[in-house]
Amino acid sequence: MSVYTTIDRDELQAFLDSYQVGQLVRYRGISAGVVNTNYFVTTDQGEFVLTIFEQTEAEELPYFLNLTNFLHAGGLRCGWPLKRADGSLFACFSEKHGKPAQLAVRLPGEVLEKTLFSHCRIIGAELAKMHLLCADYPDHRDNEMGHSWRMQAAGEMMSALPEKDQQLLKDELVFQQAIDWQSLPRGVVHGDLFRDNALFDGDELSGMLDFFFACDDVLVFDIAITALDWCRDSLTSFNRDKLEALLEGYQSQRSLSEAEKQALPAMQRAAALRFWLSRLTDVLNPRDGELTELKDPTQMRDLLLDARP
Ligand SMILES: Nc1ncnc2c1ncn2[C@@H]1O[C@H](COP(=O)(O)OP(=O)(O)OP(=O)(O)O)[C@@H](O)[C@H]1O
Ligand SMILES: N[C@@H](CCO)C(=O)O
Repeated sequence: MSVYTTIDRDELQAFLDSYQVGQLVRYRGISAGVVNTNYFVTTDQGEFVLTIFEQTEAEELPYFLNLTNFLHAGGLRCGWPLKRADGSLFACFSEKHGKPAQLAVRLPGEVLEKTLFSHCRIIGAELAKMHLLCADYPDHRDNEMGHSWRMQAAGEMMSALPEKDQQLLKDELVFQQAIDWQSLPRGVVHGDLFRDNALFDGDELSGMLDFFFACDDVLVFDIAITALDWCRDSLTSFNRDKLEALLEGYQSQRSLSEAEKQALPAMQRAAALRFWLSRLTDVLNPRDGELTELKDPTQMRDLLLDARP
C-alpha cells in the first residue's frame, strides 16, 4: 500500500504546525509500501513525507526513529524523522485517528524498476556501512519475524496452500531448523531492504528507507534479504552475477567470514521463506484502505525453489 488512513487538510496543517515547516500547499497519498500510510506533503518551505504508523505502537517507535537519526548522523544515506518543535520525533497524528505519525524530509530520486550490477554494488556497500555503524547503536530489539513467528505463520497458512506448496513449506521448515544461526556474526539488520526501500537519483543512491523491520539478527541474513530483491532479472529469476556484485560492494566495507560465506545459501532460502510467509499472511488477512498494495507470495515461493539445490 498504501493509504489506510485518509486525512484532511486541516488536521494535516495542525500536525505540520508542530514542526514549523510552513503552510501546506498540497499533499497526496503514496501507493507504494505495504505496512504504513504515507503521503507526500508540499509546504511553502519544502517537500516532506508524512508516515502514519498503522501497525507499530507508539512505545516501539523510539527504537526505530532513534536508529535512523543515529544512522543519518553517522553519514548513512537514509531517510530520518524531523524533530518537532518540542524536540520529539513523532506524535499522535490527530485525536480522530489516534495513530502515531512522523514527518521526514523527502529524499530525491525514484525506486528502481530494474537493477544493474552497479546498483547491486552500491546497495551492498551501503548495507555494510549500516552494519558497521550499528556496532555502536546502544538499543536492542528481537526479530519478531524469527523462528517462532515462522512456525506460527506456517501453521496458519498451511491449509490454504496447494498440496505441493504444503510439502515445500514443511521441507523448508525442517531444513531451516537444522541451521546454526548462533555462531554467525550478529548486529542490527535493516530486515526489509527491498528495491522499494531505497531511492536512486540517477546513478546515486539518495537513501535507504523504512527501517521498521530493523532488529538484532544475523548480518548475513540481511544480505540475503537484500539480494532476494536486488539480484533478480525478472520477478522470479535470481541472477548470481548480481549477487557477486552485491557481495563485492558489501566486502568493500566489511569482509565476510568463511562461516558467513558458507551460510549464505541457507540464508537466501530463509529470506525467501520469510517473505513467502509474510506475503501469504497479508493476502489471507487483507486490510481496508483507500489505496492498497499486496505483493504476490508466489514470487517468493519461486525464489525459494530457485535457491534450493
Ligand atoms: N523520506 C522519503 N523520501 C522520499 N520518498 C519516501 C520517503 N519515505 C517514504 N517515501 C516513499 O514512500 C514509499 C513507501 O514508504 P515505506 O517503504 O516507508 O512504506 P511502508 O508501508 O512502510 O512500506 P513497506 O512495504 O516497504 O514496509 C517509498 O517507496 C517511497 O516512494
Ligand atoms: N518488502 C516486503 C513488504 C514489506 O515488508 C515484501 O516485498 O514482501
